[in-house]
Amino acid sequence: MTELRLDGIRKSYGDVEVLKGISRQIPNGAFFTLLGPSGCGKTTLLRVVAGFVRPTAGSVHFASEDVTDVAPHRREIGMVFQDYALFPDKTVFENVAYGLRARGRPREEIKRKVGEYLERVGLGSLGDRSPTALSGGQRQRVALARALVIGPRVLLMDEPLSNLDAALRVQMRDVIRSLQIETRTTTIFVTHDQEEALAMSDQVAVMKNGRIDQCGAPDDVYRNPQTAYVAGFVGSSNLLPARPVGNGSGGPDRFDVNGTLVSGRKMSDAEDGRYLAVARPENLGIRGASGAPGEGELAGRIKSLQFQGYRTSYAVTLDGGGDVNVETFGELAVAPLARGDEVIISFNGNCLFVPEASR
Ligand SMILES: Nc1ncnc2c1ncn2[C@@H]1O[C@H](COP(=O)(O)OP(=O)(O)OP(=O)(O)O)[C@@H](O)[C@H]1O
Repeated sequence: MTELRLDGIRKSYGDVEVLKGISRQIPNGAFFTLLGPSGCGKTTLLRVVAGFVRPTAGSVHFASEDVTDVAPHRREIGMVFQDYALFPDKTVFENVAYGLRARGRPREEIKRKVGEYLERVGLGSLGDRSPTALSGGQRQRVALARALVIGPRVLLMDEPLSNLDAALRVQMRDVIRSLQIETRTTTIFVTHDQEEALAMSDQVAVMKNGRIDQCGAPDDVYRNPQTAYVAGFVGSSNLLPARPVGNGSGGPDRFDVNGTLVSGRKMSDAEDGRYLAVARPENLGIRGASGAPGEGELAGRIKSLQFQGYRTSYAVTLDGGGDVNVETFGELAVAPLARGDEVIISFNGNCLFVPEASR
């Protein structure tokens, strides 16, 4: 359990700067996720924390210790990789025992701890197996036990679920998170999967081109995206051009969206006056068209729909141009709407407005 501090981390390869000044404090025991598309610098930042990459500038602290110049094997970290990185010629038991043996721990302690951690990851009876005789999910459990058994100061995980099939990925989220909470290990988790990030983390840092664009608790990042980039990357969003029309007398911010007046919250000021309205599919209303659309409403036609029991997803082409996605749930999901129907979309007053340039 260690607080982790990154101060002004920069990394360049030749004249390409891939980390552009990252500062962040990660509290003791937190599950901190680096989320972003391929190439934004997540793995590089993780490798800086591990000590495999030396930053061009900045420092890394584990608690009060500056570890920037400390070799990886002296940082007391546990690592889990996408490809498991197990020793194929050692048994499951010996894989997990590796770090304890390297530290010269007594035989009895090794036996007890390895047994305990194999139980914790649900592999109590498989100690004698070869990792080559395990499924992907089981291998990743071994890797997790191996990383945690040494009681690392920090656990670093680089896309650990990417090689698993969809159902197993969801199941392994729980295995990892439960164990992380039990052991209260400060963790940095790298993923490009926003669902995974939202489901597992205490804090999510959304990265863009070597910078953290926004960082916060999952529900905060989801509900209050500060930029169009975050709104588009975390969850799905409809992004529509919006023109500010003032906020009356201190009421909600109001914007013109496709010719209708939509109220909501402006997240930050656009220097060039250009904005995008951000509307989550579940925040839009949809009903069969009867009469002209009123304030905060737009007319359109259902281009396609997918009924999924508890939820129905609609793609609607707006009369004024552009498509929006709308989702309805529960009883509403069974609304009698069909492909080709004319509909009215309503913004329900909970739109966000972000600068267009923050895409
Ligand atoms: N050793 C290296 N030499 C030169 N460029 C590198 C090196 N390592 C990484 N890069 C570059 O740095 C950028 C960030 O890479 P990084 O692997 O950190 O991204 P990422 O967000 O983890 O992406 P992915 O999800 O694809 O792994 C990329 O443009 C990559 O090509």
